[in-house]
Amino acid sequence: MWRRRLGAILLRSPPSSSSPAASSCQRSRHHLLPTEEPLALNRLARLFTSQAGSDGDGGHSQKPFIAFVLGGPGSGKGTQCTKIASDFGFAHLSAGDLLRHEIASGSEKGELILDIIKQGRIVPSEITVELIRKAMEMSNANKVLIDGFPRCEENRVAFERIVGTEPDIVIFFDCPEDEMVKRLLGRNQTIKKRLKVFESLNIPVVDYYSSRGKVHKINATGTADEIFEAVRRIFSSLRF
Ligand SMILES: Nc1ncnc2c1ncn2[C@@H]1O[C@H](COP(=O)(O)OP(=O)(O)O)[C@@H](O)[C@H]1O
Ligand SMILES: O=c1ccn([C@@H]2O[C@H](COP(=O)(O)OP(=O)(O)O)[C@@H](O)[C@H]2O)c(=O)[nH]1
Ligand SMILES: [Mg+2]
Repeated sequence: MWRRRLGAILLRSPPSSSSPAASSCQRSRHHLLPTEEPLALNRLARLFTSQAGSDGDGGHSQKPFIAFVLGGPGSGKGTQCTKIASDFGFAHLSAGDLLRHEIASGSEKGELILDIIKQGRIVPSEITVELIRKAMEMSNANKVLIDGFPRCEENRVAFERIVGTEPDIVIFFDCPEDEMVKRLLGRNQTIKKRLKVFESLNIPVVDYYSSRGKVHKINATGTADEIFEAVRRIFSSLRF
């Protein structure tokens, strides 16, 4: 099913530069060359072709169970994902960590990412989706938490188009702004800008998945252990 669905997507003609995912969330002028997109699709095709024969040798030819974990900066996504990963056996892929890893690699792409993160803005989808896709490939996990992504509607559309699937569930940590500010105070100079970006660009993603019945909204105030009790109830009721 996973492979068949992906095959259908790969057979589609390459997207034109006017497709929604080719424009950035904030209409940034930073883009990859249009040729990067078909290259990414080719790599994806190779990944799933190579997995086609892996049913008997430990690889996952099945679509993994995917949980997007959303919430504002400081809402506790990373803290709760660590607990979910350890208690429920999920691979934890943090979009922010993947981007910081790319910065640390010293690549040219890393310089662009650093510049955008310093401004509290959103990195172009082509970059982030490719990092997530590669990390999913490398983890070969059948249950994946994607922490802090998608940040905007354009991220969401790019993921669904390039990876070829929707998340199974979306966890949304609902945290009052003053609590998020308190948690991040002194640590993050871009907090105000990041909160604005969250409200204007990330909340529409939560609304979209709410309309599809996929969102589990969790009150993200209280201690990390109290919040995890609510998280645990959700994950315990899931059939992976
Ligand atoms: N329930 C909580 N109460 C108080 N502080 C918290 C709570 N959860 C996380 N924190 C702290 O808040 C900061 C941000 O948490 P983090 O998990 O990194 O959030 P996010 O990934 O959403 O930005 C960290 O310093 C973390 O230790
Ligand atoms: O999919 C993503 C995830 C993160 N970021 C950038 O990376 C920063 C830090 O993200 P992270 O998820 O680490 O922050 P958190 O929300 O956990 O505080 C964000 O402000 C964005 O600038 C991004 O552009 N796209
Ligand atoms: Mg985080």
